[in-house]
Amino acid sequence: MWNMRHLARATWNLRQIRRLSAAIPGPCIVRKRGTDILHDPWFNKDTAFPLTERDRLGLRGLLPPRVMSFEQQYERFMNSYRSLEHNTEGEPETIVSLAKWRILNRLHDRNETLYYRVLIDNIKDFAPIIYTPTVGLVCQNYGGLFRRPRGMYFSAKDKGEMMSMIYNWPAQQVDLVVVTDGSRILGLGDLGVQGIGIPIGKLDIYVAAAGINPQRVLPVMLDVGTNNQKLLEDKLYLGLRQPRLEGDEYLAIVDEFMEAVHARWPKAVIQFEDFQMKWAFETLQRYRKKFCMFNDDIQGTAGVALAGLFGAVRAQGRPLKDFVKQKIVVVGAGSAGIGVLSMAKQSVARMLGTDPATEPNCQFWLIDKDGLVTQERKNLDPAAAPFARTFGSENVEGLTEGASLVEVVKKVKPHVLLGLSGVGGIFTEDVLRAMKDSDSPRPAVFAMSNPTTNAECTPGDVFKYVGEHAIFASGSPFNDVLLEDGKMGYVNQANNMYLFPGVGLGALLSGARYISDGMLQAAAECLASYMTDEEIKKGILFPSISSIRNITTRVGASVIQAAISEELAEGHGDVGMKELYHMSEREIIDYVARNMWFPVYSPLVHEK
Ligand SMILES: NC(=O)C1=CN([C@@H]2O[C@H](COP(=O)(O)OP(=O)(O)OC[C@H]3O[C@@H](n4cnc5c(N)ncnc54)[C@H](O)[C@@H]3O)[C@@H](O)[C@H]2O)C=CC1
Ligand SMILES: CC(=O)C(=O)O
Ligand SMILES: [Mg+2]
Repeated sequence: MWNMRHLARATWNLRQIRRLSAAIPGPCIVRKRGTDILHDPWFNKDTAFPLTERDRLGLRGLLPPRVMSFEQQYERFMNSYRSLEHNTEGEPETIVSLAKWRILNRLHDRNETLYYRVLIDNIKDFAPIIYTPTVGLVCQNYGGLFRRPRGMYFSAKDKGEMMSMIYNWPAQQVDLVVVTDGSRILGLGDLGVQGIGIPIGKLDIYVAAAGINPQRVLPVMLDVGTNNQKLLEDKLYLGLRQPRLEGDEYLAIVDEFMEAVHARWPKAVIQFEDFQMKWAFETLQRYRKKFCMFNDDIQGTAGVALAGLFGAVRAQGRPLKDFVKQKIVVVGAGSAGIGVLSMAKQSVARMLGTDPATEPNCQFWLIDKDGLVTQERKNLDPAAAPFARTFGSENVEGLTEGASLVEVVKKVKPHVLLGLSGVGGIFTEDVLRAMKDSDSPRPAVFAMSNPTTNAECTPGDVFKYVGEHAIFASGSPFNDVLLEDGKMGYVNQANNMYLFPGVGLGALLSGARYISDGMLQAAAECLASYMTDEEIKKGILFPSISSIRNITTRVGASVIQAAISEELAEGHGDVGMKELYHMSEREIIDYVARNMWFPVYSPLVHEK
């Protein structure tokens, strides 16, 4: 199970990854000259073009004469960023975050090499700006913030045209696509075309964490309309002002898009993101064996949560096999909540050597907006059905259909309370005080909903009402909490950003025919095994975001290993199937690290 564990973290650090992934930058072919290069963020080096290159590419005289180094440009940008922080001190949080997003976005639009370098080096500070929580705010204000397009938009009006439209994308090769239909953006609901910020943010994380070449990523918006009345009435809304397509009409659009991507880039990995529940499950079912795709909200979230749940067992000083005895209350019966329960159930079955389909549902309680979900529920959603309590109108704890959250927590005394409801603050003082009587010596509260305002509770409340021995994780970042005894209450970030980059990278580099449950399970176990017992004892269940490249290398390698052992790997680029199947664990890690892009300026060679 812990097959990657012996590769100690200390021996495989970011510096080594950089050394392998960026030894000597190879030349880069460019078919443009002069100002066209300066206006292309993929090639632009701004003031860092050496004089010889300025001559070769027709740039002489188009830039100030002084040639700056990459390091000087980096310092200049960081100085501007720090001044912005200084100058906006005391301003409302949303104003400051949007100003930070703007300055980063301008760099993204101008010079991708520099952008990704500052992002990689400062990922802990910048992830909350380009990803959750600020990306949510950006999507909500997208109409006003829009300056330049990024990614591709396929709308209901493009039916029948997508096979040719896909060739409008300028890159020859695409490795990773993140697609949304904007119907459930974080916990913010239907934001229509404005949801494009999510695929862009997720792909930024792919570049920073997994070293996917930014020239080979494609953010996609499938605009099938919106049911958000405010947007429909907004004359300046940038998407289709029509209600969402439903049923076969909807699926016809997604089918056509998937076929178009597959026709042009058959080996691209496609990540589905922030689709409303019914389409999240339906499309996963429909495409998962046909294309190399996965749904991040169902499967990526499940892997991260599972790693956290394993950590919560270890934090109690128990062996991992005791996971089968943990009582877990999941609040939110949507794509994320059901995804977590499905994977947790598979793990239990694996540990017990039983069939997940017949494994009884003894340790899980599922709550949605109508309370505890039981078999008594009218119109029980088929996705939730396997987790509905089965004991008729009464059960051992005396809980009935629709029981409230606080009642469930009081009677079940769960080891873990996990929120994926999208509803800010529903873990109230009463609920958290009830968690104090949990049967666990280290009660765990995971408030995983995004963005920050939608988190089910704050870490401060958890340490105050559950106790300082509690373990806390949230989907969006919070600061650690100063406890009464002067110690720090540790805040974990349980976000699928720890998993999806490694899943996508591993699937890509193995050339997997499809992404299996085994590959996802391997990713989750690898993440869980990353933490030492000492860290876990302190309540630290996930590594620091600063080591995300290192984590992703290992998660990616574990995904490749699983693809090989399930005979799903078909090879990638020059590395054929045979070569892949003969690699040792160590060689697989080297292979992953070697294939990670790292931002350095490459010599540009002009070709007509
Ligand atoms: N931390 C992470 O990595 C991730 C976090 N999420 C977050 O999880 C949340 C939910 O996502 P999805 O499952 O895709 O949404 P969804 O819309 O499919 O499901 C939401 C569920 O919450 C339930 N709910 C609503 N109000 C409730 C209430 N008052 N009490 C109990 N349950 C209630 C609904 O009945 C529904 O079952 C979002 O905020 C999203 O940002 C999602 C994926 C990953
Ligand atoms: C993190 C994520 O994927 C979500 O909140 O939807
Ligand atoms: Mg998501």
